[in-house]
Amino acid sequence: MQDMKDLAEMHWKHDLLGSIEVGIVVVDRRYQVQVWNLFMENHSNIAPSTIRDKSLFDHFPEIDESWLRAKAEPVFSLKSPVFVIWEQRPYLFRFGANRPITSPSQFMYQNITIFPLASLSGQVDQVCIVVYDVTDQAVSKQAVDDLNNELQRLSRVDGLTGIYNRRYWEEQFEREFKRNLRTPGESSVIMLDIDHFKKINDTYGHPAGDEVIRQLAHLIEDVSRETDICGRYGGEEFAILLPDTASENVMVLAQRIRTSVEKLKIEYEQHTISFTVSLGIAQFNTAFGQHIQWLEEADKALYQAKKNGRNQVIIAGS
Ligand SMILES: Nc1nc2c(ncn2[C@@H]2O[C@H](COP(=O)(O)OP(=O)(O)OP(=O)(O)O)[C@@H](O)[C@H]2O)c(=O)[nH]1
Repeated sequence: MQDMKDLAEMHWKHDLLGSIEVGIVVVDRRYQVQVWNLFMENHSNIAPSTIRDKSLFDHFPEIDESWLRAKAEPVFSLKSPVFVIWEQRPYLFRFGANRPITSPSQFMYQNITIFPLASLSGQVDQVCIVVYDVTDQAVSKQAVDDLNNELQRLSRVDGLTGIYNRRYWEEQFEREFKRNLRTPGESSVIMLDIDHFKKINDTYGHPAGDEVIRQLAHLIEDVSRETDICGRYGGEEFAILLPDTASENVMVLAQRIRTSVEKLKIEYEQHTISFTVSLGIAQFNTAFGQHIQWLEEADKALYQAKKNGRNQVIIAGS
C-alpha cells in the first residue's frame, strides 16, 4: 500500500518537474547532475538519461567553473540559498532565446537561484539550481535604458551640428572651472566666431549658412583632441574648453583651426563658399570669481580679434 503511494507521489513529482516553466537542476558535491527537468532538456537538447551522473562542466564548457563553485560552495557549507540576477551575469546556461525571430536577444537571459537540499540528517550533499527565463524582462529593461541614454545624449547635443549644445557645454565648463579652483591648472578656453557670417546667409541663403556651421563644427572636432570639449555656444559662435593646456599650446590649436578654415571650401548647390573665423583665448586664472568671468575674458579677446581685422587669434591679456 505504502509502495503504491510512493509510486503515485513520484509520478506527480515527475509531472510537476516537467510542467513548470523554470529549469530545475540538482547537482551533488562533484557537480554531477542528479535531476534535469523537461525545461532543461528542451532548451539544451540533452536528455536526463544522457546527463545524469555526469559533470555539469563537461556538458557545458561555457560555464565559468570557478565562478559557479564560488557561488555554490557556500550553499553547501552555510546551507543558505544564493541568487544571481541577469544584470550580474546574463546567463548560466547559454540557451537560445525562446522567440529568436521576435526577440532582439540571441540568448536567454537567466536569473539563477541555488538552494541547499538537506538530507534527513541535515547534511547538504546536493544543491538545486533553479533557472528562470527573464529574457523579456531583460530586453525591455535594456530598451528603456537605451532610450534613456539616447534621450540624455539628445539633451546634450545641438541639433544642427551634433556637438555639445550651450547648456551642456557650460555645465562642463563650470565643472572645469571649479576643478581648477581646487587644483589650479593651466586650462584654457577658446571662443570662436565666423567672420561676416550674415553676408554668407544673405548671399547664399540660410540653408547654405547652416551647412557652413555644420562643416565648421566637424572641422573643430576633427582638429581638437579627444579631451577637449567643443560646443556650439550660439548661432555662429563656438566654444572649446581645453583642460590642462596652457594658452601658448592653445595658440597652436587655434591657429590650426584658423588656417584649416581658411583653406576649407564648402560646395553648396552650385556655389563654393569660403570663409574665415576669429578666435579669442583665455587661460584660467585664480582671480576669476566665477566661471563666466573666464569666458568673458575669452570673449573680449575674440572682440579684439574682430576689431583688429578678423581671421586672427588673440590671447586675452597679451
Ligand atoms: N544659417 C544660420 N544662420 C544663423 C544661425 N544662427 C545665427 N545665424 C545668423 O548669424 C548671423 C550673425 O551675424 P552677426 O552677429 O552680425 O555677425 P557676423 O555677420 O558674423 O559679423 P562678425 O561676427 O562681426 O564678423 C545673423 O545673420 C544670424 O541670423 C543658424 O543657426 N543658421
